[in-house]
This record gives sequence, C-alpha cells and structure tokens, in this order.
Amino acid sequence: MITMDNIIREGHPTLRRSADLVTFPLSAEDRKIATEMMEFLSNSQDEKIAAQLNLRAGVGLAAPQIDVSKRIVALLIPGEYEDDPPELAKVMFNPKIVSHSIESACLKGGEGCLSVDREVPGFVVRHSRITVSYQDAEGVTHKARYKGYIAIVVQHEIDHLNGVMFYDHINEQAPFAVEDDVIIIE
Ligand SMILES: CNC(=O)c1cccc(C)c1Nc1nc(N2CCN(c3ccccc3Cl)CC2)nc(N2CSC[C@H]2C(=O)NC)n1
Ligand code: NI
Repeated sequence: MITMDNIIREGHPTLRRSADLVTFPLSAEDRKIATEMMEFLSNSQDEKIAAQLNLRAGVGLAAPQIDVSKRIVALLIPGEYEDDPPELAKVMFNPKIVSHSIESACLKGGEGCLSVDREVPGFVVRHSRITVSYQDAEGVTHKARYKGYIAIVVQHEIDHLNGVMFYDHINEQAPFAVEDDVIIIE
C-alpha cells in the first residue's frame, strides 16, 4: 500500500526526470503500481483512512512521485456531493496532450502537490481545455477531452511525467498577475 513515506519530495532527482513510456502487455508490477496509485487517492480522500494513515488528500498522482519513472497517471476527482459518483476515476498510461485551447485557465486557490511540503502561492496558468490521448490497462488507445478543474489536474499530473513542477509556471515577479482573458476557476 502507498503511504506518504512512499511519496518523494521536491529535491529528489526523479521528480525532474522525463519518465519512460510504458510497454504493453503490462507487467504484473506496472499493473500493481496502477492499482496502488488509485487506492492511495481513494484512501487520501477518505477522512477516516487519511487520518489513520496520515495521508494528504490528492485528486491526482503520477508514478514519478512514488519514485517510479514511468508514464502512468492516476486520477480520482470526486463528484460535487458526498454520494455522487466521481467526476473522473481513471489510470492513464502514456498520456499525451494532443491538442488544447488557446484560452488559458488557473485555479483561484493556486495549486498544491503531494511532493511539495510547502505552500507556493500564485496562479498556475494552464490550457483551459485539452484533448488527451492515453492507453488503458489493456493497451487500448483512447482520446478524451477535458475542461475546467479536471483539465487543470490532468495537466498537473502529465507535467510530473516531464519533470515539471506546478511552481515552474508561476510568475515569480507577479504570482497573481494574469492576462485578462485567463479563466480563474473557483
Ligand atoms: C495551495 N492552494 C491549494 O492547494 C488550494 C487551495 C484552495 C483550493 C484549491 C483548489 C487549491 N488547489 C488545489 N487543491 C487540491 N485539492 C483540493 C482538496 N482536495 C481534497 C481535500 C480533502 C478531502 C478530499 C479532497 Cl478531494 C484534494 C485536492 N488539489 C490541487 N491540485 C493541483 S492539480 C493536482 C491537485 C492535487 O491533487 N494536489 C495534491 N490543488
Ligand atoms: Ni503534483
């Protein structure tokens, strides 16, 4: 099971590496990694389990964050209300943004990262809409379009596969300065 002890923190070189493509059919190890990443996100969002295991909540996790330099991303984005189904519950292998809007967006609250044990204030400006190509656990290639909060999360996690941290996108001189056409997501 993945706990915070398995999550590497900024400064660890793996976070700045470009991760390797996953080959198919999946090895038993890669299948296990994907399952455990999803289980971590679920545990991290469960108040009781997160308290017991001292987990920080996350809606996305990339394999490099558990020191596995492979192009695997897990996403678990809850629905609006407690008993709603998740907005997105998916493991993507070899995800790639194949097209995106000209329009940009950012989270009003800024971004947090399980590998960053500090608040880094500032708007992280990203594409507001993206089209992602990825493979599922059977190696079947899919294309999906995302917008809003989900698009932001997917971009944050794909960044991890390319050694990019969210604060690389923050304007140091003016962290909250944004062009007037950037969508600010509540
Ligand atoms: C510094 N300011 C802030 O963090 C920040 C501050 C305010 C608003 C936002 C929106 C912020 N930003 C932000 N909030 C989140 N969560 C909201 C709380 N939630 C959660 C918490 C508890 C239970 C269940 C859940 Cl679901 C977990 C997810 N997550 C991310 N990111 C950046 S993209 C990947 C994603 C991630 O999983 N990070 C670990 N950013
Ligand atoms: Ni992160």
